[in-house]
Parts: sequence; structure tokens; C-alpha cells
Amino acid sequence: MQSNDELKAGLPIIDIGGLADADPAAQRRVADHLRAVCERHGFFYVVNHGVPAELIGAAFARAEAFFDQHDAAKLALDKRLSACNRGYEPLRAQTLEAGAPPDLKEGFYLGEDVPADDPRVLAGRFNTGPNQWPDEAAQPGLAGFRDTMQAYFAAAYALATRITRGLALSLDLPAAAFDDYLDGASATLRLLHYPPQPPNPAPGEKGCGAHTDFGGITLLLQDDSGGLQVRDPASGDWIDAPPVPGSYVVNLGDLFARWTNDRYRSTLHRVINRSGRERHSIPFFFTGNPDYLVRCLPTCLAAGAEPRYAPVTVEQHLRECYERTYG
Ligand SMILES: O=C(O)CCC(=O)C(=O)O
Ligand SMILES: [Fe+2]
Repeated sequence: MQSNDELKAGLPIIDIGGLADADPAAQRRVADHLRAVCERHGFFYVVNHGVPAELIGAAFARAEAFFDQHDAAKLALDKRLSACNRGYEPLRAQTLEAGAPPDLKEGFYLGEDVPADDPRVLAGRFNTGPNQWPDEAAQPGLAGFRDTMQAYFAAAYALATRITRGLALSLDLPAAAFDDYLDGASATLRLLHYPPQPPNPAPGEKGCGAHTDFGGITLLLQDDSGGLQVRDPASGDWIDAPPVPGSYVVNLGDLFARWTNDRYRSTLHRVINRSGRERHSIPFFFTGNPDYLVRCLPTCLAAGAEPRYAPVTVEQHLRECYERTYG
């Protein structure tokens, strides 16, 4: 368990190389570290994650080129044209913090590219369908956008799967305990662009209002601007989560808190871009198989205690979260 001083100095950095090690003792060491951090606040950096730096650099470069386009090109891919939450979201379209002004960010959402005639799409499965892709010929920096994003999505998906297995171990469950949740898991890649915080912001105006994430785990890439803050559940203080080269910031979402009966935390976080520059970030939200029934895990309930939450499918949980923040 971390001390308060360690927490004030920043979020912990976990070397997750051991999760890819065949030696169970190496996996166990990472799992022990994960447990301590997830019981405390569920926010940590990971290093030794195995995603190539060149792929991450290529994804950032294409994301920047995407946002550099004229509004008309971006709005041609408006997320409202998609039945499955894919595409462009203009500045101030989302309000993540209830009661605060809308977020000073624009975004682009993509996921597994599922053709419109796929049985899952025809059955109306949540968040499942075709992506909207930009015209790569429209801007030199956009060449390779689709291939790059698909390669990055696959790499992030594999990493999220590995970390989720590590979380099973951390909860004293077999590594395979979450296989039904991982099988056919849905995930969303989100490219974000934050203009600099204006000199005279409206009261409470931020890049991204205080919120918890909805799903299982989030893998966040941020550029070197800074601005991400995490609320320490014990003290209520906002802790800076500055960029750490070569790392991801990983956090647990509400689904994980619910699954673990709040033994593991889904913690509030926000972004205020005070760098004076454009900020870019790339969160990857891993949500799990939409049909999976999330019910209190056996190692998260004291003898004789009742679970705090009723069982819910992943899909139902996510629908409720989206309705809350988009109205
Ligand atoms: O841009 C960031 O650093 C954080 C974004 C975030 O928290 C989110 O999209 O849920
Ligand atoms: Fe978030």
C-alpha cells in the first residue's frame, strides 16, 4: 500500500513487463502492485507495455492532421450521422461534469470496423458498426490514417486484454476468470484535441470536466502538454498526472468498480489545458463483451454481506452512462 507522501508525489508507475512473463511469480508480483493501487484510487502509469513507440507516434501525427482539417471536412464525419457512436464530435459537444459548461475539446471516435450487414449490426448491438473514415487524400498528413488507427487499436486491445487478466490475478481469481468478458469485447478509441484554456474562461470551464470513465479500463496516451488531474479519494485533492515519456496512464472505470463491489476504485479526473498550446490525447476505452453480465465478484464480498449493486449487462450499464452525459 502506498503512503500519502508517495501519492502526493504523483501516481505510481507500474512495470507490467511481468504480465507477459511465463513465470507465474513474475505475474503475481505485478498483480500485487495492481491490487494495492486499485484499492486506493485505480489510477496508475504503466511502463514496459510493449506497444511500439513508432506506432504511438504515428497515431498522434495522424490525429493532429485530422484535427487540422477545415470544419467542413470534420463535420462531414459527424458522430450524429452514425448509429454506433463513430465519427467526429465538435468542440463543446459533451458535458462530462454535470452543472459545468460544455467541454473545451473536440474528438473523433472509432472502434472495430464492423460492416453494416454484419449480423451484430443488424441486431442493433450497442456501439457496433462501421467507422467513418476521413479522406486521406485531402491533407498530406492524413495519409495512412486508417491503417495506423487500425494497427493502434489492435495493439491497445491486446494490451487492455493483458492488463485485465492481470486484474483477475490481483483479485485472487484465476487469470482466465474474465475470459467470457474478454471474448468479443467492445472498445472505443478516441482522439482528442484541446485548444489552450482561454484567458478568461467561463466559470468552471475546462478541457474535460470532472468525470469517471464508464467502462472496464482506460489506456490513455497524452502528449507533453500536461493538464490531466486525478482526485485523490482520501483527501479530495486534485493530483497532477503529468506526462511520463513511454508510459500509459491506466484507470479503472465505473464498470470495474461495480464488478468489484467498490473494492476497486473508479476515480474522478479532469483536464485543464494551461500549457498555452494545443493538447492532444488518445484514450482507449475497453468495455468488454456487451452481453456479459456484471455481478459482484466472489472475492469482493465479505461473508454474509450483500452486493451493493444489482447485476447488469455491460451494454445496459454503458447505455445508462451515455444517456447521462449526452442528455
Ligand atoms: O485527455 C485526457 O487526458 C483525458 C481524457 C479523458 O479522461 C476521457 O476521455 O475520458
Ligand atoms: Fe476519462
